[in-house]
Amino acid sequence: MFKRLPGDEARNLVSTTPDTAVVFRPAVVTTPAILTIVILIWRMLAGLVRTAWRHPIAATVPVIPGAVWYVYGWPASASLSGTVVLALISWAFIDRPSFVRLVGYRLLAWWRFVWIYRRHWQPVMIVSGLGRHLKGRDYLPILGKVTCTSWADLVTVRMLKGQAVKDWSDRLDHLAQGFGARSCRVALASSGRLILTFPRSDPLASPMPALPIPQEATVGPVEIGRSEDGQPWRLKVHGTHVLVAGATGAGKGSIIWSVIRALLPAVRAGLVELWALDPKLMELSYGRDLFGERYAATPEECAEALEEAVSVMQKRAARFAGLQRSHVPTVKDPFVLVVVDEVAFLTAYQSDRGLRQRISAALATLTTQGRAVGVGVLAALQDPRKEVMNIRNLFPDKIALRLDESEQVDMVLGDGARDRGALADHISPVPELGAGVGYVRLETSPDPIRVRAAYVSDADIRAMAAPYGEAA
Ligand SMILES: Nc1ncnc2c1ncn2[C@@H]1O[C@H](COP(=O)(O)OP(=O)(O)OP(=O)(O)O)[C@@H](O)[C@H]1O
Repeated sequence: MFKRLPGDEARNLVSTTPDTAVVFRPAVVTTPAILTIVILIWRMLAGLVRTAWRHPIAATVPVIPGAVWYVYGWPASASLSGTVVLALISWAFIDRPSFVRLVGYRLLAWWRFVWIYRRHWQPVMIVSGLGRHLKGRDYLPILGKVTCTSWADLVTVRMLKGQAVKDWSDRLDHLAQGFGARSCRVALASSGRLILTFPRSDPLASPMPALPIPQEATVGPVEIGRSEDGQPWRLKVHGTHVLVAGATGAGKGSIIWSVIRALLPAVRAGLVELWALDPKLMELSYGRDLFGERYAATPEECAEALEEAVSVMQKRAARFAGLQRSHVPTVKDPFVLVVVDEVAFLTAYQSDRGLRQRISAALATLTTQGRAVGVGVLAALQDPRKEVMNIRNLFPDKIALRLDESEQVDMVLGDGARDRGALADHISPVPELGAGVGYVRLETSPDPIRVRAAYVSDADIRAMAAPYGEAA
């Protein structure tokens, strides 16, 4: 590889290209030791200042006892440290939530910043391809603040110039594995800045029993389960349309029944009318008494019910024209929620072409014009392909429960949802672990939220419907 020159040692020569005639002798400049020491001291000082700036509280913790020791001696320093530790322990016992919020999560965030993220940052970035090692230098995205919440670490990152969010969303698995998390999600915080979410625990791991029926008559947003951050999951049903997609056994029924349960007081008060379309004759037939006359099962009945809903909608629109632009539920003009279980039975698997067209036209009319006049659609389906449900984009809010294929996630939640962490195809098919778990993408936010619906059992449904059966 090296050209041997007369009188020269080949090991001292460097050739840039094998077999080239161009060779050169590397110039070796010896750095004076003092310069190396000055650079090292400078880097250490800069590191200390940076740490003190980023973590002022953590930096004062060793400084204050050290200063007291220096001025008053070690007994004073030890008793000060002991008093502080005792005070913190008492605080943790007396008011745990405030201690955890103000001290616990901050300490945890600092620890995880140092031990997990900073320690592994360079190798994970280089191996995953998000950082570059060029000409002996590392070009790495900058690790920013780490914040701990009850269930996850939120890591702020400044991307390298020229990187895109897609570069990160393509490497979610690398990031999760690299930092020892179960999964990772990415969201754009501001230009060039990302927030990576690494869950530490899963508040949705165990099923939730049906929520208590609310005291107040309300049309929503109705509480139907829990979100990943442990907060109640409230779903807007009035003023929108909701599409729920999930494979068989994914728990679509738990969303439908949780919504109905939360609306019951408003139904009793006459502010909400529930219209049920149950072409599978399974899910909604359980609580049939709740719907009274507004229950349809055969395709003909379903087509008629939908056309009637369209007519209610059009009459209202004619009355409201020029007077009001949004609907306020009243006994005269209640919110009409058309609940359709397995909508594909009506739109795709229906052999009668005429009926299919009538149903599709009515559904499209309701979903395009209904929400302003208080007519909403809550539809569930198993197969989200366009051939099966060509009006899925007319539903502003969508929920993806467990799906069979990864491509189906974007079909339901819209482009890029899976890249942003909506791994609906990874939800467990074991009912205890995965039924009712899903991702929601609301009209107002591109970031999917992981949620779990409460499970409304058959006994709960019977108890909900019983008073209506007796009254009939
Ligand atoms: N939210 C939930 N939490 C825990 N388990 C649930 C939940 N929802 C449903 N399950 C369990 O999963 C099973 C299947 O649920 P469900 O019938 O609602 O699914 P589905 O999506 O409606 O299925 P299909 O499309 O076949 O009707 C239920 O029998 C129940 O045991």
